[in-house]
Amino acid sequence: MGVAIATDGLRRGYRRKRGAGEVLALDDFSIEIGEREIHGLLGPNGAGKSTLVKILSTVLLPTAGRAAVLGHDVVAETAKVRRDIGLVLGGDRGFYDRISARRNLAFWGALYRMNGREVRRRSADVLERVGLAEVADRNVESFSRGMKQRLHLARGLLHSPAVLFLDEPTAGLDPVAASAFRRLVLDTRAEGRTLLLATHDMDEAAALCDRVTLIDRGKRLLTAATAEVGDLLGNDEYVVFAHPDDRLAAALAGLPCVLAVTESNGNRHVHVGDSAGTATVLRWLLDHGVLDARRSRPTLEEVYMRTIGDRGMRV
Ligand SMILES: Nc1ncnc2c1ncn2[C@@H]1O[C@H](COP(=O)(O)OP(=O)(O)OP(=O)(O)O)[C@@H](O)[C@H]1O
Repeated sequence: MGVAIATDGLRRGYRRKRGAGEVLALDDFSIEIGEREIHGLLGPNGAGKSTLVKILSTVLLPTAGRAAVLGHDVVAETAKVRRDIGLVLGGDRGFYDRISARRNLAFWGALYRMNGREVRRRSADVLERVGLAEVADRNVESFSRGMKQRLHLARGLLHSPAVLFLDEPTAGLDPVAASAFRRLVLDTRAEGRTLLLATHDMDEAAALCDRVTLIDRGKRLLTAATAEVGDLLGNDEYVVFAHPDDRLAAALAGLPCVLAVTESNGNRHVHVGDSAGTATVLRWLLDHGVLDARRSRPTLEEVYMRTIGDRGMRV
């Protein structure tokens, strides 16, 4: 598998107002992302995710270092990079509300220098793919958030780019719309594209990404296969069970082998240091009538919380 995206020592500073120094949004950031990979970029607010996506999509210049997409330098070969990439942003940005979805795409097609016939053919194709064919002639202002997000994806795919950047694509979507959107994202990978997905949503990253990178204060903290990310926490194990009783969780937290008890999505996660601790906790839970407890490796969210810490709570 070839390399689709490569950065080497990438650095980007922003000058603060009134001569108060510089913010380093990216600091010696190096990474390689393979062709056909879905790569997740995770980090708290201000970590540098959007800055990286902007540099890779030729919207912003780096202060130092190099970045290339499909072997083309993002500074020296902007036109070639733009031909190969699509950008999918989240939120309401980026469309003319008072014209139809189809006319919005025609506008973008002209920016990509596609000819009229090609734009009509590709627009019909991508609108169909994202499930908007029947509403293609309605003004975008009448679209729900989920429909607008699918239109963002249609726009990103219009010129059939090999590499797609998605920046918070499901922010603000309800769970059904987000899940429909994720299925579309997986379809685009099945067509052979490479995807870089900046997100705050751990479940989304775990469900979609082959590998993930954690970034904080402009630095790359780790890159790992999503399925193996739990191994980064060494021998740590978790016992997971669903039980509403806070007193039971508090009693459990008092056991010497238990490091912490947290709650997520209605489940209790008991953090233990090793497999002996896991056995003790499973026995204790059985004795207290909890039958659904199971052993688990640290999840992506737990690795994120342990690596980035409390600041990650503010995402
Ligand atoms: N135009 C700008 N001028 C000055 N500082 C900026 C500018 N854009 C970004 N920054 C700063 O650079 C750092 C990285 O910002 P960036 O938007 O890349 O982070 P992010 O990880 O995308 O955050 P979020 O999750 O909130 O979108 C932050 O400290 C931010 O305040």
